[in-house]
Amino acid sequence: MHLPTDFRMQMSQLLQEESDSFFATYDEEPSRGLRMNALKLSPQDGKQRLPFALTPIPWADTGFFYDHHRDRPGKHVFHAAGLYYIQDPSAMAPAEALDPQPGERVLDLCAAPGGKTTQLAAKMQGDGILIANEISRERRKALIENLERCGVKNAIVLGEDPHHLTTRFAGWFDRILIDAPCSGEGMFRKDPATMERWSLRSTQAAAELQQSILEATAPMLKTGGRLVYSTCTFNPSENESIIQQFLGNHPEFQIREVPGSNHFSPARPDWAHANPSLDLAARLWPHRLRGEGHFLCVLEKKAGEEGARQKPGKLPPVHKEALHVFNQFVNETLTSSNFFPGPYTLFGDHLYHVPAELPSLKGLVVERPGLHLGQAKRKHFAPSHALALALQPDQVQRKLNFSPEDDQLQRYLRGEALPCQGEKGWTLVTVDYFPLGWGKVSGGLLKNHYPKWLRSEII
Ligand SMILES: C[S@@+](CC[C@H](N)C(=O)[O-])C[C@H]1O[C@@H](n2cnc3c(N)ncnc32)[C@H](O)[C@@H]1O
Repeated sequence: MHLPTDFRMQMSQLLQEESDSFFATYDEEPSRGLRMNALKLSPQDGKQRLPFALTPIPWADTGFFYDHHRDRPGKHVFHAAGLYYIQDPSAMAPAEALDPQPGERVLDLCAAPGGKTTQLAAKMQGDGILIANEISRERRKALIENLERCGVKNAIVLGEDPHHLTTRFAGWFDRILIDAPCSGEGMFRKDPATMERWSLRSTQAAAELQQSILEATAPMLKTGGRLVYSTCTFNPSENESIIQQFLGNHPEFQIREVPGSNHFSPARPDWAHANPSLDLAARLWPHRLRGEGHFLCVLEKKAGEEGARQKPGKLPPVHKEALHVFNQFVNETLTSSNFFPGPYTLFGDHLYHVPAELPSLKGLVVERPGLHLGQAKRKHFAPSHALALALQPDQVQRKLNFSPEDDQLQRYLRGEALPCQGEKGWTLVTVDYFPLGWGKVSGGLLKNHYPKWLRSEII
């Protein structure tokens, strides 16, 4: 692999005698990882069910290495059912270190395409509020698709500059992840396009942006809360220097040991003329573990301004007709009316289930105010794909189940209608009893409601 000359010089100077083994990794293939989605199944269950050769990733309790010469998990129907997320093994470390708990308020500030958001959501088990923010409109599409596929129910997707969130969410979050935009040096091997964009100037620009993002974020963490800062670059100016400068400006923050740090290498404060205690942060090196290059640092807020508590925001009222068609759908399709008790909100004619106690989102770019339930049309309700994937099979009155090898299933995934003698109405199509999408039975036929934009995904 032809590395940029300045990058090669920089890494040789930093790593010295270790640089040969570091550069040798560019002639090797990256390790591949997938993370079992604990919203759908346990790692043990997944290891038994998935037809792939899997070995555990030591630093991620739901992560596994797979052999991409043997298996193509991204093409399997279980991927479409959200049973796992394909993710670089090193990229699993920051969410492990943040370790959010059910019931907490969590912010993923730079979220797309959602690898870490879906990991945080799995740890929260659908309980609490997860705000996934992504400034790029284009990248938010992938984020939403991944949240839906993984069956995440408690996420709100915003599209804001972090500075617009600071006052609104002052002292509000228990945990915050800043997986910062960076020069991407740790990804050259896996994604050579990153290399084309790299220059010494791009690392400086990234460092300025990271500093400003971190400053905007600090007030949003509550006292006693945890913040994880991570990048996928080796450059000390985007890693140790950022933390050093931040801690200089914020004595209320303290650096903490990275949980599971025995799997990683200590950070290098000496490369940034920084306080030696910064070696509590961690570096993940491709020549020392099976994964790409990453940096992560755990910070805790000891004291400081709590910020004014925001009252739960008032949502625009949902008109009676919309609630009527939704309730009708619930009565006809689900096994209880208690699964989605509200509150609700409408965007146009799209109905969302919103986490209670959400501060007002007025004036913010809101891409998803909660779980998309579906479209409230004049006379009926059309359930969303997000709802199908967020349900458990025992929560619906009618389902049509297939084994992964069934030809009928391939036809469903291609968008074809299927013969079906089942009862009339909305029917959840499942693979091995994991939801895949909707169909609607009428006159001996299942009309296909698998989303058009997903139909080409599976061979
Ligand atoms: C490293 S990526 C995030 C990857 C993501 N956390 C994951 O695990 O899938 C960094 C993200 O920061 C976003 N970003 C770029 N500029 C930003 C800014 N000024 N403020 C916040 N985020 C920004 C990028 O669009 C990008 O999606």
